[in-house]
Amino acid sequence: MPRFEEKICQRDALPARVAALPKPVVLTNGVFDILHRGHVTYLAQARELGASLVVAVNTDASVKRLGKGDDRPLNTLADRMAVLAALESVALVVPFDEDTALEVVQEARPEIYAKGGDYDMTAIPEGQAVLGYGGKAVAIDFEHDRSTTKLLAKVREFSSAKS
Ligand SMILES: Nc1ncnc2c1ncn2[C@@H]1O[C@H](COP(=O)(O)OP(=O)(O)OP(=O)(O)O)[C@@H](O)[C@H]1O
Ligand SMILES: O=P(O)(O)O[C@@H]1O[C@H]([C@H](O)CO)[C@@H](O)[C@H](O)[C@@H]1O
Repeated sequence: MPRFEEKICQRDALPARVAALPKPVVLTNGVFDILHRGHVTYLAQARELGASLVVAVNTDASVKRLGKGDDRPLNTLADRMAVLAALESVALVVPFDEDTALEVVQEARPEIYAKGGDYDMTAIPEGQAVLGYGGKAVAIDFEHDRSTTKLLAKVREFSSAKS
């Protein structure tokens, strides 16, 4: 197993693994299906808000419930977590099967919660929880107009033009 996979953490080990990280800890969550420049820029900026970045990743079943499409996720949870764990900006990766990352936030109690600028921090449960115990919730502006959905649309357009 490559060393970066040691950054992948079982859910029940999360509090202990977070306690061992340099502080302040930043936590974010998401699907991260096809990793793109928007994601890696956003993760690097999230890491810069503190000393360690924890990424909570939706399980395949919880992605299905988000309604992004019947064929999503394209990459399995194990693959999405391994790719994220290989990034320099990321200290720890943990899966979550709930509809939101609220419980992960409550278990990890990060000093900072970060999410892309497409979310209103005061409207989402994760942001509300961190603000509720005196932490910070930061929305990071989109720097690159990229998304997994747009990449997939391009691939589909290309393959239908070829057929
Ligand atoms: N271009 C981008 N710039 C900055 N942050 C982004 C960008 N795209 C996604 N993010 C952030 O990365 C996290 C994971 O995003 P997500 O997996 O939904 O990406 P996506 O590519 O937009 O996916 P999809 O097209 O499937 O919705 C979220 O917090 C989101 O706000
Ligand atoms: O990658 P996405 O679709 O941005 O990730 C979702 O974020 C939601 C957000 O935290 C608001 O609660 C979360 O609920 C959902 O499970 C995905 O992680």
